[in-house]
Amino acid sequence: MALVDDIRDSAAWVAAQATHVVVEHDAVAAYAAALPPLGELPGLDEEAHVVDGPAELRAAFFLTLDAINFGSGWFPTIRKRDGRSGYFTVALGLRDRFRARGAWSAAELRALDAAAVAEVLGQDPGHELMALFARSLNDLGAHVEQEHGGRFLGPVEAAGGSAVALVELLAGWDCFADRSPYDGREIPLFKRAQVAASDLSFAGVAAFGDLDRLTLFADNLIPHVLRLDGILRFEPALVARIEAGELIAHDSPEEVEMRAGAIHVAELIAAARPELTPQLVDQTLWTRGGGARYKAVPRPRSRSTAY
Ligand SMILES: Nc1nc2c(c(CN[C@H]3C=C[C@H](O)[C@@H]3O)cn2[C@@H]2O[C@H](COP(=O)(O)O)[C@@H](O)[C@H]2O)c(=O)[nH]1
Repeated sequence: MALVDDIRDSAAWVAAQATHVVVEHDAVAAYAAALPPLGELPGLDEEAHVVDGPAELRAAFFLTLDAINFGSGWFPTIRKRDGRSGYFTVALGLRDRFRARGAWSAAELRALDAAAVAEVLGQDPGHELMALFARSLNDLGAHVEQEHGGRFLGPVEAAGGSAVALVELLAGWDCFADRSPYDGREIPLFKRAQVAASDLSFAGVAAFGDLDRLTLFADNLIPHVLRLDGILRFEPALVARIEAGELIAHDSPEEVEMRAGAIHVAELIAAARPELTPQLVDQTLWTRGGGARYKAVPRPRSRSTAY
């Protein structure tokens, strides 16, 4: 079975027996119908990302960014840039580095340390997240150097026009690892490997014929959006912990149910609105999550390298 289908089936299996986070099935049809039409969906933020220049540079930017597109559990503790969110603080730091000095080469990535990453992102060198970012970038550099001759377009070309194949390739690298245990099974989620395929497509680096086979990218923000929108019901005790700012343990049943529930809801929406793929549902709901209504309520936070 293709990895993306394993993600989809596994998420449906979790959602079917979940007790902490339940899908409000009766509300999905109206919710799906009310999502904006295809022509009104948000695109890639062109200011925060490297969207011009050679394809090799854009490939390097998005693989580098998505190798560190995690840390939401630490975001309340990082120094935010101009009132931007944690994700955009990281993206803008990286964008500035690429504008000033180009990409890090694969060999440079392999040798980066936490202090060098912290400097580019405007953070304290001793922050725990900087060491995790450095480790992920070291692994990315090693794979690109050893398996693709130092070319960031290498993995894209190896995927041969298939987003599904690119996700499978990246999922085999430690820097994109994302599986969680649940009730005796290993649940593949692979949020960042799938975001990377999506971003490379939005940025025109790759032309994939099978983007419709990706699942939603399971982070902490979309479950929050779906909770406030009445599509995922969290048990009261979980809501209380989240709203008190308590960290929810990565790999706990509650956390896996939130992520799997969001993936499953996107499948239900895509079934009701066939022109909206799970990737586009993700883009719509993630962008919605930046709005004031969603920012006004504490979102779930877990400390992991997955998202
Ligand atoms: N499901 C999903 N989760 C995504 C993304 C992205 C960025 N992708 C954008 C980039 C180019 C395209 O325009 C994409 O829209 C980041 N995240 C996650 O959000 C979380 C919240 O972060 P914040 O609000 O800062 O605290 C954090 O865990 C982060 O890892 C996505 O696309 N989908």
